[in-house]
Order: sequence, then structure tokens, then C-alpha cells
Amino acid sequence: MKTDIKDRADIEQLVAIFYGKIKEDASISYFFNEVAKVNWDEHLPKMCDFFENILFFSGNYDGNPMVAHEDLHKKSEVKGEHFNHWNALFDATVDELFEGKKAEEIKQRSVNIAAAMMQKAHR
Ligand code: HEM
Repeated sequence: MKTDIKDRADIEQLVAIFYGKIKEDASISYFFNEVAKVNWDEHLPKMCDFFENILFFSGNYDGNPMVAHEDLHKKSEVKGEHFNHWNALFDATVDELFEGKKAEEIKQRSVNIAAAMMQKAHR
């Protein structure tokens, strides 16, 4: 039976599996591998900090995702369809692994953040 997201270890599992898919994804891996040339060993722990802060108020994330994505968008246009695909992959991964209030919350918050990023990039 699936359980809810309960701690950092669960977030690490979610992030590892989700970005495993992103790395291989035909439509959005390009932004990470070619445009930003992301260092995955740094990016994944940062994403865990980000999600842990959202779900459990851990206070360990102090970056600015809006600015990071505006910069990315200036280098290569991130379209609505890319964000929709990111969210679809994210939701599918959460649903594969977890079930419960925190699982619903992380999906909803991510859709809202994606919408805000999208609006900022295309205003
Ligand atoms: C098509 C959609 C997206 C693409 C292509 C994308 C791509 C990227 C890339 C390439 C970076 C690394 C930037 C760098 O280090 O130079 C990044 C950072 C990040 N992304 Fe996204 N992203 C997407 C959607 C999202 C969404 C929806 C969220 C939040 C729910 C998110 C959260 C973050 C965070 C927290 C960082 C780290 C920012 C920092 O503190 O440096 N991303 N993203």
C-alpha cells in the first residue's frame, strides 16, 4: 500500500525518480543538459531542499526559482507545453510512489509555481 510523503528520505526518492525521467525526456532534458548544463550532483539536493521547505517548512532552501527560470527562459524559450509536460511527469511520479495529503499538496503547489513561472516569462 502507498503511504504519504513523510520525510526528507521520501522527498529524495521522489526527486531521484522524477529527475531520472527528466534527464531522459525528449522535450525537456535539453534545458537541463544543453542550455543550463546543470550539475546534477548539486541540482538534486537543491531540489530536495526546495520541496522539503514547501512540505515541512524546513527553512533550508534560500534560492530564487523565479529568477533562475527567467534566466533560463532568456537563453531558450520555455513554453507552456514544456511546463505542462513537467507537471504531468511530476504528478505521475508522485502518484506512482505516494498517496495522501502531502502528495496532493506537492502536486498542487508545483502546478501553481509553474503557472507563476510561466506568467512571469511570458508577460
Ligand atoms: C519546463 C519546466 C521546467 C524547466 C525546463 C526547468 C529547468 C530548470 C533548470 C535548467 C534549472 C537549473 C538552473 C541553473 O542552475 O542554472 C532549474 C532550477 C530549479 N527549478 Fe526548474 N524547471 C522547470 C520547472 C520547474 C518547476 C515547475 C519548479 C517548481 C515546482 C521548478 C523548481 C526549480 C528550482 C527550485 C530550481 C533551483 C533554483 C535555484 O535555487 O537555483 N522548476 N530548473
